[in-house]
Amino acid sequence: MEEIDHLGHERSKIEFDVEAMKIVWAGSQRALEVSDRISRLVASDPIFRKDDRTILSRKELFNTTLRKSAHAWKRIIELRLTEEEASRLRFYIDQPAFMDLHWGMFIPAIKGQGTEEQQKKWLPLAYKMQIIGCYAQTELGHGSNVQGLETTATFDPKTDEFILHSPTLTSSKWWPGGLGKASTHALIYSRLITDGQDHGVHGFIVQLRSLDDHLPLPGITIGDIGIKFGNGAYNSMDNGVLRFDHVRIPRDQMLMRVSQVTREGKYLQSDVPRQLVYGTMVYVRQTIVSDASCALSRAVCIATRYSAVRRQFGSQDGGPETQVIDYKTQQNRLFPLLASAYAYRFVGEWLKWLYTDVTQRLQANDFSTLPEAHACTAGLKSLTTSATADGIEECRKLCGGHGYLCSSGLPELFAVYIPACTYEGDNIVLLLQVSRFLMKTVSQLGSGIKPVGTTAYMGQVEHLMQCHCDVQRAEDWLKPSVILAAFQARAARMSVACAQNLSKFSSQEEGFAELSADLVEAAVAHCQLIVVTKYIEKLQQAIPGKGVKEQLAALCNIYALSLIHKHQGDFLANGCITPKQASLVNWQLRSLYAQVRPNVIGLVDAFNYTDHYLGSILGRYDGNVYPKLYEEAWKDPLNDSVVPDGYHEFIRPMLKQQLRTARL
Ligand SMILES: CCCCCCCC/C=C\CCCCCCCCCCCCCCCC(=O)SCCNC(=O)CCNC(=O)[C@H](O)C(C)(C)COP(=O)(O)OP(=O)(O)OC[C@H]1O[C@@H](n2cnc3c(N)ncnc32)[C@H](O)[C@@H]1OP(=O)(O)O
Ligand SMILES: Cc1cc2nc3c(=O)[nH]c(=O)nc-3n(C[C@H](O)[C@H](O)[C@H](O)COP(=O)(O)OP(=O)(O)OC[C@H]3O[C@@H](n4cnc5c(N)ncnc54)[C@H](O)[C@@H]3O)c2cc1C
Repeated sequence: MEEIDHLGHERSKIEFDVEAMKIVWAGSQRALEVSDRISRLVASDPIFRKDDRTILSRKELFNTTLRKSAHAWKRIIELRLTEEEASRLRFYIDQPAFMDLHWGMFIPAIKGQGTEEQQKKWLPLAYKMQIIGCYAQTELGHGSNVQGLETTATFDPKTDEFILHSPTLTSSKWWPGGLGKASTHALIYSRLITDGQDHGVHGFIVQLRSLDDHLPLPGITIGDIGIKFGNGAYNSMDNGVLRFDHVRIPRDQMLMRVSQVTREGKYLQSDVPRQLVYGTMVYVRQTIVSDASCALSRAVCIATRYSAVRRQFGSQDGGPETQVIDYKTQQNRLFPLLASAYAYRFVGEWLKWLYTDVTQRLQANDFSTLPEAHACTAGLKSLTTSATADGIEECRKLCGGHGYLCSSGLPELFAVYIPACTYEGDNIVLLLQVSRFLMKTVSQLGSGIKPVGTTAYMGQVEHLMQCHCDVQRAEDWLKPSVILAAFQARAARMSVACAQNLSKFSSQEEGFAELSADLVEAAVAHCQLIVVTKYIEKLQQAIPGKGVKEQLAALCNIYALSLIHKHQGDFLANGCITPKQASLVNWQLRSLYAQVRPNVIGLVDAFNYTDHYLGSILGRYDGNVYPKLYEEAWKDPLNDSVVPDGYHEFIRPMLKQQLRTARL
């Protein structure tokens, strides 16, 4: 049967080169080719099916994780996939698994914090998956406050070993992914004690389970922490609990790049800053920013395609009703999310570059850019994950009632995504780290230390404190220099106001505690400025393809102007813009929405997502929504029988009883 493209009419209106935009989204022609090939490979392999995930029991679901992981690993070896291809494979399989923590945290932690000798010993085993590792930092009683961890690693000079112990219930490791059932090893973050002295938190490689029969080793109590939010979603992951009862490990299993314990039990600190113990978190936070663009773009793709298919009201003379995407309210909710997906893509690319740069510097013992890398990764992780979590929920609402069906793909996407606001650092706790960095920067102004990198704009603080926006007509808001000046002035004024208010307190700590809500807002303003700046810088590069740059520029303006509109209180209160200029933002936004409207299907097609990856009837490429929704309903296990299983036990007696009562 011929397949009908229900979105064909939309696609015929597109004014730019979608294939060229696919390359921009993927990052390069080669990246697009790899993504395309691997996504099709996954979609065509029945082991990677995921349409039944929300109706599987927890055990069945976890079993699919094991099966998919083993199959993925087999394919990686058979096809000799490169690291990039394997990582795309993981992405398109789209199921949280212990492998994520093994490759995403265990291995990077050994690379970042292990000595050369330790890397030589452990990395080959990990690369060949002869051991499975996880990252066990968080405890029942402490997650955000890493310095508050209670697990101890006490050096015993008699045997040249550390004794790992969980002294209290609250010291039980709690949450680590992969710990519950799959991992054989873990990176345990625990307090190092030598000769009765506590040296704070350090990382240790600890074997948890036998490599022969997978049973826990003596002194180790271990299990899964239980079912989590939503059907399917993150329940494919075995987040675990772990307790140690005086478990001994050799001394050389403490990661010793940052500090060492000698055979005699002497604690030595190297020149490397102690914050490097937190290095794996910086790495993962950076990857989470790119992941945010993927999750948001996926939700936006579903909501955009469905909004073009769905019609409500407005029929003239019996003609078709209005496509809901043509309602200005729908555009006002949806298009800024589309713009954000692109914005996070580009800031994610930049952050990857920043991370690579800081890593190269660290290898050469240059630690100068570490504070900025920490502030950027922490702040952008927080900004993008919060906006993405909210954005996915908005996309569900944009799809009306059908968005609430699991077959829309949105409930599971929301459930699997939202912990990103918490893991790898609670978003508020991370923004407070950014504000500390900003307050330090402000306090150093005038001391001769020139702010650099993402805080370079603070170097013109005197100008930024008093400059006035010169927008007179709505089109003036399209000038990148005008947008940047407004965002810089807002960020600088908010930070300086916080710094001035902090100085009124007798201690910095007291001021920080009291003003933390304002400090968080200043951090958000700074992070939004980074995203806007990096998007504008992206547009300064050569971008080939008919109309591609124009569409990206329109989205950049939508991203920036919708933020000015949303946070106009900040911009107005600080005098960065006038009420008249704020209203011109709205005029310009409406005109930008009209400009991108014919192109939105092309802009989401450019993500190049397969229907398998999207996992959504509402977001199908062909827009054939209604017949497929109807078909899908009959697949529900409740529809296996016409009369439900409990009929004779519960419904029939009730009905009969009512009959008897009626007769009485
Ligand atoms: C089924 C399919 C399978 C398919 C398989 C296919 C095969 C696979 C092949 C390939 C696949 C590849 C897959 C890869 C996938 C990767 C995905 C990864 C997914 C990960 C999922 C995430 C899981 C979540 C994991 C976690 O959550 S781990 C735990 C995280 N915990 C936290 O984040 C805790 C947050 N708290 C903190 O970080 C700190 O406590 C604090 C808040 C920063 C405070 O710390 P502290 O008290 O010590 O500091 P302060 O006193 O505030 O500051 C002291 C100074 O230190 C500076 N500082 C702080 N932190 C840092 C840092 N990180 N770096 C640098 N500097 C830092 C701070 O600024 C202060 O500086 P100063 O100058 O002011 O002194
Ligand atoms: C799905 C998932 C997977 C995870 N995987 C891992 C893993 O693999 N390995 C691992 O080690 N951990 C893992 N974690 C744990 C995760 O890193 C922690 O949950 C996270 O760091 C937050 O810490 P918390 O739970 O202690 O939150 P809390 O710190 O208890 O936060 C509770 C509330 O207090 C607020 N709060 C806390 N401190 C402050 C402050 N100073 N100022 C203002 N407000 C504050 C927070 O904003 C939040 O609203 C995972 C968690 C989840 C949900």
